[in-house]
Amino acid sequence: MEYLVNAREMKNCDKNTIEFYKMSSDVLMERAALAVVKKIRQQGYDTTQVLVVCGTGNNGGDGVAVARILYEQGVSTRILLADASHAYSDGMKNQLAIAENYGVPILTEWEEAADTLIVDAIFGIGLSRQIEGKTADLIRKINEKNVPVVAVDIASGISADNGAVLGCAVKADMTVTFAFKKLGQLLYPGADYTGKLFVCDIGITKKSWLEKKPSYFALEKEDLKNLPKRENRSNKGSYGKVLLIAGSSDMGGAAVFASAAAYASGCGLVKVVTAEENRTALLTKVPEAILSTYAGKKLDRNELITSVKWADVVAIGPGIGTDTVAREMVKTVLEVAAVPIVMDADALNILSEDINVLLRPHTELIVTPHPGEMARLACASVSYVKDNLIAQAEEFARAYNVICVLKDARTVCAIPYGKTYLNLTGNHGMATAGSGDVLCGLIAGLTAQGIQPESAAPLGVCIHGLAGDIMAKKTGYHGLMAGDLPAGIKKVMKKFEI
Ligand SMILES: NC(=O)C1=CN([C@@H]2O[C@H](COP(=O)(O)OP(=O)(O)OC[C@H]3O[C@@H](n4cnc5c(N)ncnc54)[C@H](O)[C@@H]3O)[C@@H](O)[C@H]2O)[C@H](O)CC1
Ligand SMILES: [K+]
Repeated sequence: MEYLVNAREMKNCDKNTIEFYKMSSDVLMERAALAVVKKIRQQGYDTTQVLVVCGTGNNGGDGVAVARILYEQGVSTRILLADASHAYSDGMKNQLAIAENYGVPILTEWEEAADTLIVDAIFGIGLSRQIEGKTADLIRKINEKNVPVVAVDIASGISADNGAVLGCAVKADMTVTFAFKKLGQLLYPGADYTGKLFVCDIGITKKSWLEKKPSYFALEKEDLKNLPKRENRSNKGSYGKVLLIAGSSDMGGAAVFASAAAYASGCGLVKVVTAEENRTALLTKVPEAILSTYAGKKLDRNELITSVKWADVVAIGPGIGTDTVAREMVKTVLEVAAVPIVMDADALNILSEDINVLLRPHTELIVTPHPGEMARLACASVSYVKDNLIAQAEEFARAYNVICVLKDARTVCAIPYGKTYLNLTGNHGMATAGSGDVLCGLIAGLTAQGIQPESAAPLGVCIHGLAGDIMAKKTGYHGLMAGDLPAGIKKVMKKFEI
């Protein structure tokens, strides 16, 4: 698993590396600068004439070192001091003295010139407030020049914690960050200012955490090797039983997408409770689905309870609507289920009308809201939720002891008082009707096969995104539809199964 950090955690790792391991800050700075220069060369940027714009702190110090290294390699390089009035950090002072000794040209005012590359070393993880005045003007000038920009550590103006733009921000073509990806480079809008993101080892390693533990993670390819194992001597019952309550008279596709996804994940049996009209659609598209008594106008409560007790996991919500039958089903499942529940879509809208039901003891629950559903569940505004995905997911997870999968361009998966995952797979082509139904069925299918809910949720989100990435290569982003995703899931499972 890849560690992701906020500014405070990164500063702590910096500090431990310097104070505990006695690695000098100047060495780290030199290695950071060498890493930036190496990546500039590797990526083939035109270094005919380079302008390095430096702030007053150690990010600026990195930049001055980059300029001096390029200058000594024979590159026409100039340093522009973004704000010559402030006191410089020690690292910046040391690098400036070295650069002056080598004769690197240093400017204090912007000048129009035929630069072919700009290096942004104005602010790093030390950015702490809105950018205003001269520095804001300078950032606007950088963005207005039609010249590639390489950001040192993080695009200046982006909050490392949540990707917010603090007044204004440099639009980077590439970011060379050190040690660990910053949350703000992955969340939006920060991700839009980051460009191609490369993580470079400059000597700040996982050991720099000392006794502290990371809070934020992204799954990597080796984490996908933890797929459910399959034995020769097995039968369909060995791979889990999903009870899927989905689909109503006017939302038929949900049951098809969710059950197809559950089967594609490798689970053994999917019993579907759905509205009468969907039977034909479902049986043609997913003939393997077992159709239980449909929850039409009359709810056969005993039949539903029997099915809940049959299941290894219950998935409820996609397309069930919010009529009295749907409410009855949500209430019954929450009362009766002793197995994990995956709750999505309309089930969440029903839940939001009496959220306190989750304050009573309940079985393991994975909720998979999009920002609108999260806003209703948390009585917050959608814009607040979208701007605070991590905080909101963690807060809800802890308040109600649920695993919260908050779906957005960057899906966050918060385990109550445990890890928080940011998903780095998927694409905007997946922003299409039914994509959430597929995720619900996929997570249920993985859980039914014995993967613990707190692992099945982030794993399902990761596989869902990979499936979308694989299928978008065939269909294009515009053409990608939810119905394409189960085939993508099969390809992902095939690729990583042992
Ligand atoms: N610590 C190390 O050994 C290493 C650090 N690396 C690089 O250092 C930066 C972090 O440097 P820091 O000095 O903490 O802060 P910044 O350079 O990011 O910020 C400069 C300075 O700016 C002031 N400031 C904050 N917000 C504003 C604002 N809106 N307007 C004006 N001024 C502002 C604040 O006082 C800051 O101190 C890190 O990103 C790395 O690039 C090395 O790479 C590794 C070793
Ligand atoms: K920067």
